[in-house]
Amino acid sequence: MVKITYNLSKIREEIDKIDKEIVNLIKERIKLVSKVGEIKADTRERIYVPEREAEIFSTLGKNENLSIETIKPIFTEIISTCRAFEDILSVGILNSKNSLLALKEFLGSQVNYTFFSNLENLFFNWNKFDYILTPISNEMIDLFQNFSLTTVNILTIEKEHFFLLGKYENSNRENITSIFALKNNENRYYLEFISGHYSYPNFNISRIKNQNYIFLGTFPKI
Ligand SMILES: O=C(O)C(=O)C[C@]1(C(=O)O)C=C[C@@H](O)C=C1
Repeated sequence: MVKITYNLSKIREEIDKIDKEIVNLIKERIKLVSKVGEIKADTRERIYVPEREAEIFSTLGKNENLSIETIKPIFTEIISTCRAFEDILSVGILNSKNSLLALKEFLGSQVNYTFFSNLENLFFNWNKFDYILTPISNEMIDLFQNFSLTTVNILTIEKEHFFLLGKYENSNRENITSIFALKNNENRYYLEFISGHYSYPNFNISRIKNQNYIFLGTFPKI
């Protein structure tokens, strides 16, 4: 019988070497992102650019062996770490497990958050934060219409849509999708996603089945 002996400590040495290289590359990345931060401080541009992050995930996700589902959480954290050298973003969120999960999925771990126990308080305090994060509901859309906020990103956890709302519009790029809320017969809102460019308020609303619609903003499509 052939006995396969493989040297565990040898492999671990190789792993240590690779980890060191990864850390050195992250340090290099941090230096570059810090420079971006300096430029943005001069031009007063927004720190969080979700459409740029979506572009990064999508480019890296085209890799042959690692899917976007594998790449995205790793790079969400790498970008979060780098972004913190520009500024740590502050977000108001509802006190719920899925809101916290959504926050980490949007922005990674390097973020300051404050819990609110109800939607109304969250919205009334929006200007204390860079962003607020809220699940969709009739109440949320009613509140949304009373504040000059826009949807900067959206994601779905266990069939629930979560919105990251802020004062910035995402820039009008190819991979941007517009979101509208429409009321159905039971008076509940549902969402319409329209890919490509948008030109609100000149958007051709007859395309949306002649119903009352509420423009919620745009979000980047990966
Ligand atoms: O490209 C930028 O605008 C950056 O600030 C850099 C960077 C990144 O780490 O790649 C960080 C934050 C932004 O949300 C997008 C990308």
